[in-house]
Amino acid sequence: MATNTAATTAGKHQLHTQRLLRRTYFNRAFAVVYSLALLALLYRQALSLVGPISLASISMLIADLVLVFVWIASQACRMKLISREVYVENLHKVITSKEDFLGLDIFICTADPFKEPPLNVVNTALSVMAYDYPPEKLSVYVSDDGGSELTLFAFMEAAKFGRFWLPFCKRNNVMDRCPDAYFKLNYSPSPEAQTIKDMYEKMRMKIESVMEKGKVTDEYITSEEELQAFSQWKDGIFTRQQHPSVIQVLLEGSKDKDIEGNPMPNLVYISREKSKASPHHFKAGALNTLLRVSAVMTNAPIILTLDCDMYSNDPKTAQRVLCFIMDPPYPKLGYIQFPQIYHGLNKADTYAAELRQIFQINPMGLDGIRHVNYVGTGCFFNRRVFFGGPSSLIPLEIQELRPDYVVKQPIKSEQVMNLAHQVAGCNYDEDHTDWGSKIGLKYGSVVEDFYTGYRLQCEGWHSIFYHPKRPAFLGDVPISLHDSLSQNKRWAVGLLEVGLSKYSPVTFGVKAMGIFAASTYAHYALWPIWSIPITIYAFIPQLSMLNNIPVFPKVSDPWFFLYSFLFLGAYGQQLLDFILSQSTIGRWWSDQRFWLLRGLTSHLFATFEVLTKSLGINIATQGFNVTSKVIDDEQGKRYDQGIFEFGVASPMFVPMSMAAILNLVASIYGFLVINFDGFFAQMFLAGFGVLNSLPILEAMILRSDKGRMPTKVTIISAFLVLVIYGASLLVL
Ligand SMILES: O=c1ccn([C@@H]2O[C@H](COP(=O)(O)OP(=O)(O)O[C@H]3O[C@H](CO)[C@@H](O)[C@H](O)[C@H]3O)[C@@H](O)[C@H]2O)c(=O)[nH]1
Ligand SMILES: [Mn+2]
Repeated sequence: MATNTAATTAGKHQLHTQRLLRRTYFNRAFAVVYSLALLALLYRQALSLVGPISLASISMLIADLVLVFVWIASQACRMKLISREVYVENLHKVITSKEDFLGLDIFICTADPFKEPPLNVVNTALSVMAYDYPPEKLSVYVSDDGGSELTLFAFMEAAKFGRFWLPFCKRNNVMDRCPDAYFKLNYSPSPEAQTIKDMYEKMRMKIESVMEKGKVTDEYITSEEELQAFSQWKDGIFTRQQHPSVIQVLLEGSKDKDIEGNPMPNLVYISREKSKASPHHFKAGALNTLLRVSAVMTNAPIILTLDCDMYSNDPKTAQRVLCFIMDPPYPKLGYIQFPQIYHGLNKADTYAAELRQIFQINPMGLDGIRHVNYVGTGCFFNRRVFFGGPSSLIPLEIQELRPDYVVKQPIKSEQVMNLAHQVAGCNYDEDHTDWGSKIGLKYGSVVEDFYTGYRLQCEGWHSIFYHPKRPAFLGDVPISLHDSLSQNKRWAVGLLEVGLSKYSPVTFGVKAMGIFAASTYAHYALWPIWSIPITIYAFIPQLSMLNNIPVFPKVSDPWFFLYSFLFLGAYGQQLLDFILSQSTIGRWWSDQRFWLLRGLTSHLFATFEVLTKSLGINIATQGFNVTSKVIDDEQGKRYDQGIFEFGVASPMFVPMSMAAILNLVASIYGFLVINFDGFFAQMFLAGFGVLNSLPILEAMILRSDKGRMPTKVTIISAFLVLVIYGASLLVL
């Protein structure tokens, strides 16, 4: 990725360092002790197979086997945690002139103007257009899968505002270069800042009023070029699912200047061609279109992929990335992943949306083994990775798409524009079948990020994780339970699609990347199978207790100690991870609660959906349903107070509510009737279940606001609890 000379110069000036975290040693020692305990558990379970077998004991055995499997598979993430630092102040010693900066193409995806307000999308774009990076080397490509003139309008306005915003940020060394974040958080009202703010407000009002009208009316169109652009949205012909490709170059670096006369970065709006007859492969398809269009226009060697809801929070990020690229720690460095970090989380992170373990803690361990997974946004790629393994460049029919092709024509030239339209066509992928399989982002899973990263690693590319102190990017999270669970379900379906495909990490992955690295990918791809032990643990011990059947050792039995250790050990290690990564006990508690809730909702439904599909039964699947980023005021208020938002009568709420009711009944029964010695573990489990279910019980019984549990769900759940209790009398 780096030129040879630059790499040698970099040798003299340290650009980055890495350090092994001390907790690695603790993790290793703990893994040894915990494995021994798991062996003991398996031994005890084997012994129990000799005696009489019941449905309860078989279920508990299955639950424990799954838990043992996921525990083993997750260990590779914990064995070598590293953290990295960069010395961006040394970069100028290696890159001495503007020309030496590598080109950077930034891809931003948006898919629906009503779920992803265009004002937010342009904020994201402005935040990266204003990077401290030579604008001549910077291009921003926006993919609009919503095919919306509203989004294009917002970008036209942003291009105009950007001419003021970029020099303002650079001259005043503003840190928050996302205008919305700047004016909300940080803004020191100098007269200059006030003028810029007024301009921003004007732009906001224009964009919002166009949004309200639902179309761009003549009064907003100021030039012939704009008129021509919007004329592409002809009534009736142009729909979201069926339309020709639209490519608008809104800023052309070599011609357009900011108000101080400096060049602007390129800004290109693209809505790829859509047809109901050809699959569009969701975000992976969008990114592949951007890969091709950008190749034709600028073909920068570095690519940053960003979701429209994730803005830049640090103007030096691209330079920090260069520190790695100019002096790569490994020769086959394919990408540099930044963590997904969110703004607007409430204090306890009610829906555990932060996913600290997955986005911040595990990646340090994956970095230790060079196999960080790609999480869809905040990731800088070497363009070359999309065209085959490190030593096998896949031939392309169109020379202009090759990663080493040097663009000679200006962006707006007829030749470039024609080719750009051609490669943004909806049949392009199908006619050139390597796209999505060997070239570009991979098709076949709705978690195109996880799948693509995994396949790149199988091809031999390595990756690193970089978590700077000031977050490089900040994103949005869903703030209602249903949105959060739907998002989780989509991920779970996508992960299982990978886990059960012919490229499964369990089979293909082990061969391609070795068992150690493959186990981490298997652990993620099979993440939803957590629903099996969680569902069993939420129902079977409780139903057994109601039938006076013990399923765990007595308190006086030495095996009891083993169960306590396994439970406390796993929980304790998780808590320690949270504390050591500067989180809070409140967030840890939410995280463990949500872990359980996912098992009873999104993961359970996803497992069911994927399994029935693989058996050939096709129930309606949703594909990639985009998460809504629009916040309803009342909902927002409840979220800030940490109150769960149910509201809609989702089928996913049923198993969760059933577990809440059953655990409550079992706790009361246990408390009143049962002998302590024999049933302590079951009583404890039911009590723990109730503690975790408090927000659900409260929403069913005490609340009257709009976010309460719909009565229908409560009634169905209570009825089903009666049914399974009745069944338990017969089968347990
Ligand atoms: O057909 C589609 C669907 C989605 N998107 C874009 O994909 C991004 C992510 O969508 P979002 O609804 O925000 O999903 P999340 O679940 O928040 O996204 C996470 O999970 C996705 C995989 O499911 C990854 O692609 C994302 O990078 C990752 O942040 C957004 O910018 C969308 O505009 C498209 O461009 N085309
Ligand atoms: Mn998102």
